[in-house]
Amino acid sequence: MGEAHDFASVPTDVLLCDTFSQVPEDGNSLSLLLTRSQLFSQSLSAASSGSSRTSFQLSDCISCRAFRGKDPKDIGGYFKVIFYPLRGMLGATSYRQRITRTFRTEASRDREHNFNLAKTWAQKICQLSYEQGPPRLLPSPPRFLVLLNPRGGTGKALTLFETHVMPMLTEANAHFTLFVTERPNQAREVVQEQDLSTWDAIVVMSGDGLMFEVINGLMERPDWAKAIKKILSILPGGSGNALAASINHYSGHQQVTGTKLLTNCAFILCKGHPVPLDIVSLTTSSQQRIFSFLSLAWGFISDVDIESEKYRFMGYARFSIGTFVRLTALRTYRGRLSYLPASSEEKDTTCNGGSSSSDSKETQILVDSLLVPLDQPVPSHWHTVEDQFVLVLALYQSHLGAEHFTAPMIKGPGEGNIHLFYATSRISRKSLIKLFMAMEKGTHLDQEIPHLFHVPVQAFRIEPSESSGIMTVDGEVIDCSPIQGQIHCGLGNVISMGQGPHQ
Ligand SMILES: Nc1ncnc2c1ncn2[C@@H]1O[C@H](COP(=O)(O)OP(=O)(O)OP(=O)(O)O)[C@@H](O)[C@H]1O
Repeated sequence: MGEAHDFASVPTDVLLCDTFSQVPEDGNSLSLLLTRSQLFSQSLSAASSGSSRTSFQLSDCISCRAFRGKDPKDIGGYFKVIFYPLRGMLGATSYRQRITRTFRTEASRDREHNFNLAKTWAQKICQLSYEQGPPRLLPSPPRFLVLLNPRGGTGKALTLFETHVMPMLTEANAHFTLFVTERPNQAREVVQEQDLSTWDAIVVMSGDGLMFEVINGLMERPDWAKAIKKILSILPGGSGNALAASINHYSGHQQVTGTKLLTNCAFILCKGHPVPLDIVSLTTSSQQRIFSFLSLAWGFISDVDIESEKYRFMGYARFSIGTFVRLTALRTYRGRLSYLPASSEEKDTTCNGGSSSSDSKETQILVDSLLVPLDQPVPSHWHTVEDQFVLVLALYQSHLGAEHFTAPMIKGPGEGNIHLFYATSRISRKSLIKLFMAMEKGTHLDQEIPHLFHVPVQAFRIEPSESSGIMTVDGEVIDCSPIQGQIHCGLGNVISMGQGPHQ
């Protein structure tokens, strides 16, 4: 919580201390006290009890500015500070909520003196707020290109941007250009063609599909090795919102959905810093190269994702309906799954920004050092399972959707592992129900579900026996045919909180 600490805990590193009053309140005098990490206020009124003592964490502050009173006769100097502390009713889930405080000083009879005092406070609060946590590595003010899909989720992304995100970005003094997409693949073309140096970060307000376009657009550029380092950020405006839910989780927030998730993610955009993002490079039997930041699914999960499109108007509930429908008519898929375990000595040589092309020329492609061509057998030290599968899922972020905490072992977006989950046809419906119910809280792996397997891997290959099933990459449908992929640890950058910045 950002408020209501006891003054007994006031530290000794006081940087500023002055008398103000809070407006619009009763006008009683307050003692304001600023330390490196907190703003304290205490009423100076004799009648006040201990409960009037409050403190705010500067790590929760997104904006502070000084101003003069509107009335020229008003000699007061003012500053307004905006915080987004984590708040929640007793026992309820906490999430970021806006709190503003405006303070007035009349320390002198001179209007300019009072304004300058307020300005000193505002500047110091801004500076200290910026310095909280790891270095931001984004210039101040930052310049964002916001790509927004108005058709994502239930189609409210533009309204939500205007009501929930724009005010926060404006208050945080972030500069942004809003680009509303008009058709599929437009975001992909925009990031392929634009001079990326115009922006400090590309912000995607949509579901995972638009981020998929952006990452693939960046990788299709002749200068892909530099372009993929462009800082990315996600704001949930789709139905699944898996990356947004994962970033929310890595940033230390509780699992929330809807506008609560959006506010948390907008706060992360304002206050976070770039951290490494793993990218999985996939190659299909038709030699198509696909770049993925989230997942590859075959079987139950991709069936639910795509077949529930018709319930899109329901928002996230579409996945529960889709799961129920598919459970009643369970399908199985024959095929071969091969993988290189993460425990193997063999590692991706490109990890964390190492040389990723076959030579230093920009035109070279990203080399998948762990893979052999798809028409050749996998290396002998790989593991292979040939079976009838209900589901195969390769996941590299903690959440498969806003309420699907599928890989709780993942603590950050650039850990360098693919988490392979698969269930064979021997899994019962009861176990599948248990699996999907426990997944909401991420407790499914504690339950020893028979015929469900989890292996951390570096690379994998899936060879379906038939082409009739549905395969998805980051929620987007691809041909159901042999495919293989390997992780490129920390190839991209995404804004998050709670971890050290990308070196
Ligand atoms: N203006 C537009 N009209 C129609 N489709 C669009 C438009 N802009 C982008 N798209 C496409 O919409 C698809 C779905 O977008 P997105 O994945 O972002 O939302 P979603 O499917 O609701 O969310 P999630 O993937 O999280 O479930 C993407 O494949 C994208 O290419």
